[in-house]
Amino acid sequence: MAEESPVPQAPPSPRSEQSPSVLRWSEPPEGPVVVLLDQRRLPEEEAELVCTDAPALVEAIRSLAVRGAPLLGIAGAYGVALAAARGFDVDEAADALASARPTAVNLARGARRAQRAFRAARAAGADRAAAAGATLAEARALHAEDAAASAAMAAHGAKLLDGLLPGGGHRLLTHCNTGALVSGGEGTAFAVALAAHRAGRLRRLWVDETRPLWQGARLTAWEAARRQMAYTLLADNAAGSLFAAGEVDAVLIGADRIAADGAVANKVGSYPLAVLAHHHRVPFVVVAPLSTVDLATENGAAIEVEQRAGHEVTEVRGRGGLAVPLAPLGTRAYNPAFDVTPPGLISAIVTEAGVVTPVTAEGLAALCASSRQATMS
Ligand SMILES: CSC[C@H]1O[C@H](OP(=O)(O)O)[C@H](O)[C@@H]1O
Repeated sequence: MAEESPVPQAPPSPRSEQSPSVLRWSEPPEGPVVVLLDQRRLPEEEAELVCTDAPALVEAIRSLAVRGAPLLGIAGAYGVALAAARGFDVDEAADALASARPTAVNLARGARRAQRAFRAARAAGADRAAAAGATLAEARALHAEDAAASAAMAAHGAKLLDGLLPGGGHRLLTHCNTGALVSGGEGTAFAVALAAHRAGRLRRLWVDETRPLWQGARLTAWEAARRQMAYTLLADNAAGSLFAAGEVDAVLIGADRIAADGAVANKVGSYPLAVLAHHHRVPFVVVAPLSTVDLATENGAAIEVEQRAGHEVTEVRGRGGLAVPLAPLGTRAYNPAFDVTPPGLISAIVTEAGVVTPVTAEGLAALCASSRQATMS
């Protein structure tokens, strides 16, 4: 393949580079709400989804109107704050939000953190309104922490790539969507590619379409176009030929849960990319905040992988959400939302606290410990 083959490049998005708000708290006269950018409607529509209670937010999480590990943690926390502010049962809301999707550890962490804030305030004698205020403050703190983590990961990741790939521009392949749509900031893996772009070091961003829900084709392409990045979309099963043609300098992916041994659960299709990268001696880099590291889960086998409905594979949802059958009626489908990549296939894990490479249980534990010390000092 010619190095600069005339791959079709979408015209820069006419919209400003600034992404619309992905998730925000609002207090209209009729009462507090959580307002989401409905990711099911992108890229054709930037539609908002207004959630007035935790069950509405649970449904938004389950249907991927809001998605992506770090943002799920933020949504979980605001969902508990919403229950507290509207006088609903906070424990019930926290339980429902924490279990809305099983794999991304951030979701339960965010919901429980807000629940603890509410309980602590009440235990300290705060009335319901004050406790609700403390819960909202905790959700906002988590939101801000994730934005800061995103910026730090972008810096650490860009520096790592410059060290791994001296000279010339980077040709980076990414899977699923890991930009501002999954984050309080500019994302995880995508934020590293964006940093390379801003530094004039991004030659090509190869974007896996990411079947069956097309997070790459619908969301990463939308984000890359807004940022006027040099990106090219590909079918998931075309990635192998890119590696074979020597067109990939590094793979960048996010994570939904990182086990204590460094195994990474991420969007299904990540593991085959790791095997391809290993075979072709291409760096395979995971970018995730420490809020995604779960030292209580020993290894990849212990991570619960969400199994989603078969219709997501057997049909395609067109514009307006119309379902168009692909497979014969009654076809059964295997639809794991994630897969697990063992640490031996991962070149580095980039977090806001620094980079773990090689990926070992000891290295991961040491980084988490040093980060805890830093935050306590
Ligand atoms: C860095 S979080 C983004 C992460 O979340 C995606 O899963 P989903 O779209 O099902 O929420 C995917 O695993 C991404 O890597």
